[in-house]
Amino acid sequence: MNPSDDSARGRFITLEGGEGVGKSTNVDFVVEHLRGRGLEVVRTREPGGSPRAERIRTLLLDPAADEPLDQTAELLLMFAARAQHLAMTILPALDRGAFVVCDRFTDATYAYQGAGRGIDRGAIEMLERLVQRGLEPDLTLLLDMPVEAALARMIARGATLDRFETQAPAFFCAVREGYRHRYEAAPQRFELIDAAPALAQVQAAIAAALDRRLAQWGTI
Ligand SMILES: Nc1ncnc2c1ncn2[C@@H]1O[C@H](COP(=O)(O)OP(=O)(O)O)[C@@H](O)[C@H]1O
Ligand SMILES: Cc1cn([C@H]2C[C@H](O)[C@@H](COP(=O)(O)OP(=O)(O)O)O2)c(=O)[nH]c1=O
Repeated sequence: MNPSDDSARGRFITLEGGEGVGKSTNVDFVVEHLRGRGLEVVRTREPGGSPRAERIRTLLLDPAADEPLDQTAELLLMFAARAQHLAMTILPALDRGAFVVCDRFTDATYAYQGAGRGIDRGAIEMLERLVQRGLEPDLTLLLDMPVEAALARMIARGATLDRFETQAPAFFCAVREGYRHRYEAAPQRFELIDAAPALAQVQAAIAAALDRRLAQWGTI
């Protein structure tokens, strides 16, 4: 959470990974773990996280067949939602010293719009600078596992599929690679979590990673 890092500000934690890796399940676990350490935690998600940003989410995920969504429009809507989310939810929470736990953030844009759709990284970097003005997560938990097993979990979950979830498996392989590149470019910001084992084992790894970071930050 730079550049105006100071000890009175909260910490910004994001969860990332492809479809079906267990993000939604584990966001709850992260929030409860931090609350158990006595911290004030705001749970949020992208795209979305404020009333107007949630309306942009609906536009983005709607699989309606009446008109395809242009991929540049998709990118700009992601960042429009993010600007609103930052202004209304994330920055006020960090300013009052709360922890923010967010289900997806800009790494998802590099993975889905960049690696998945093939949009030039420079365009994403430009929008990231404009919208975030130097702010980035203090910690990103990247849940990683083979695409086929993750998609099988997603299908077993049984909910109706949104506009992203109906992409071909090759798209999700590109997304996974995109995330791996993000990790390799800045490994110190990430905790890479093997999401394939049973949930209890994944959550033990997440708890250990969180406590390690809390100790580094002097929070516990
Ligand atoms: N480690 C795990 N082992 C087995 N099933 C899991 C595990 N983690 C999550 N699941 C199940 O897989 C499905 C997808 O998880 P979910 O949290 O919705 O993933 P995501 O939000 O990443 O798409 C859910 O039915 C969930 O209960
Ligand atoms: C934040 C973000 C999400 N997305 C996509 C990924 C997801 O398929 C979709 C909705 O996110 P999410 O609700 O996390 O999906 P799920 O819980 O099913 O994994 O939005 C992007 O393509 N770019 C982005 O920048």
